[in-house]
Amino acid sequence: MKHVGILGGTFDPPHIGHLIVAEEVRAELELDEVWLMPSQEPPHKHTAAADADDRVNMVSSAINANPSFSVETIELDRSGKSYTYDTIKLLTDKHPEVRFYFVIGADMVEYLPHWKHIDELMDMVRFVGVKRNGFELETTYPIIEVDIPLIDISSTDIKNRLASGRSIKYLVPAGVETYIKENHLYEER
Ligand SMILES: Nc1ncnc2c1ncn2[C@@H]1O[C@H](COP(=O)(O)OP(=O)(O)OP(=O)(O)O)[C@@H](O)[C@H]1O
Ligand SMILES: O=C(O)c1ccc[n+]([C@@H]2O[C@H](COP(=O)([O-])O)[C@@H](O)[C@H]2O)c1
Repeated sequence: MKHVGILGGTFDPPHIGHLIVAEEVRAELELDEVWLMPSQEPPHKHTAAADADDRVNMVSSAINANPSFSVETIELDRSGKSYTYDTIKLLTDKHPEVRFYFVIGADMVEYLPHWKHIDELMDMVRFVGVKRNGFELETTYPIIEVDIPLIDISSTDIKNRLASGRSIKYLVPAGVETYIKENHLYEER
């Protein structure tokens, strides 16, 4: 059986926090692969500023040096909010040989009680939680906790920096920074 982590997200834009989370979980749980999975529409927050193609291109650029990482675009095949319950059903049907681990930051751990069909989803996939500044990792749900360095970086912060002309160097991979500049993304807030 193959063990695969999924880091679902808006990736608007991807940043080094995403990469460190993915790599720490891969190493700690000895996963074969981690798939970064951009959502069509995030279930609980406003629509992404960048369109799906740009977010996929940025994620592809961010992971290009890591053979254990890939981009999973299954959520872009359907419109509307990207509920994880619907996605995991599709992925487990498509890949019966894979055991999936759904990786989330502590902000999403706090939000777990509001996820669609969360009790059924808990039986379908193992959840892995990592700490995040300002949020509690504590939950009554049976998640696997992986200890990572606290990384105080968010896509919101990156967008705020860009809109006010501040540097994002080293907060995102160099290729993502170049992509954002060349495509004039996030110039207004
Ligand atoms: N710095 C971080 N530390 C831990 N987890 C993170 C970090 N950044 C993102 N994540 C987790 O990665 C997943 C995808 O995050 P997402 O693409 O929405 O980026 P974000 O930085 O959380 O965006 P936003 O600023 O809109 O909250 C979520 O589960 C989130 O909790
Ligand atoms: O299915 C849900 O109800 C649900 C609610 C909140 C978040 N999620 C998923 O959690 C992942 C991280 O969400 P976000 O908003 O931080 O990008 C992403 O894959 C979302 O689809 C899923």
